[in-house]
Amino acid sequence: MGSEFCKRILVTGGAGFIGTHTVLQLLKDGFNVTVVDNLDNSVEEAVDRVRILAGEDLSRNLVFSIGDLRNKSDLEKLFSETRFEAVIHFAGLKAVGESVAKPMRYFDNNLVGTLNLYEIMGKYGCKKMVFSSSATVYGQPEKIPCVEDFDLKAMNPYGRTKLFLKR
Ligand SMILES: O=c1ccn([C@@H]2O[C@H](COP(=O)(O)OP(=O)(O)O[C@H]3O[C@H](CO)[C@H](O)[C@H](O)[C@H]3O)[C@@H](O)[C@H]2O)c(=O)[nH]1
Repeated sequence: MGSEFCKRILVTGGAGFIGTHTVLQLLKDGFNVTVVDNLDNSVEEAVDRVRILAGEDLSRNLVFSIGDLRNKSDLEKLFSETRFEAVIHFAGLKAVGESVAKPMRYFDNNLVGTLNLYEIMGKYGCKKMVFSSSATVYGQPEKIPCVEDFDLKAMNPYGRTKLFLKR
């Protein structure tokens, strides 16, 4: 598929664990992909490895941008320069224990970052988002596996950030 005709997807946190796998699959499926990641929990080499796995042709469709969703200017730059068909949103901190010790860090990264993202998406008319939530929104479920209609009762700051954003 010619890259000029492909839809471009913005993957936040695309240098992370689930993000890199998603980016590789998107490239294989013929999408153009822009990754934005602040490298808080990853390294640029992770994106380089995705390029190697995707191969020379497909990796031309991948753009990597170091950026932080808490800086609206980073988001403005991305959205003013490129039209995104959709956003897949993985950027966020995810350690339950750390979130209990440092709740403000989680509110800042996960909530402020995502609210900025929602605002800029609205401004630029980007209406599709896939949000990466967490099983922590179900607290301690009475049985597993969790299903989506279980009661929502997050029990720690990390889970609460995901629950707030889901709603
Ligand atoms: O403010 C931030 C915080 C983190 N990151 C980046 O986001 C990525 C997150 O990837 P991780 O490998 O840390 O996390 P996972 O892919 O394993 O986790 C994914 O699945 C989790 C399920 O609990 C959460 O939904 C989480 O947000 C989502 O990224 C990292 O590259 C990190 O550098 C940012 O860009 N901005």
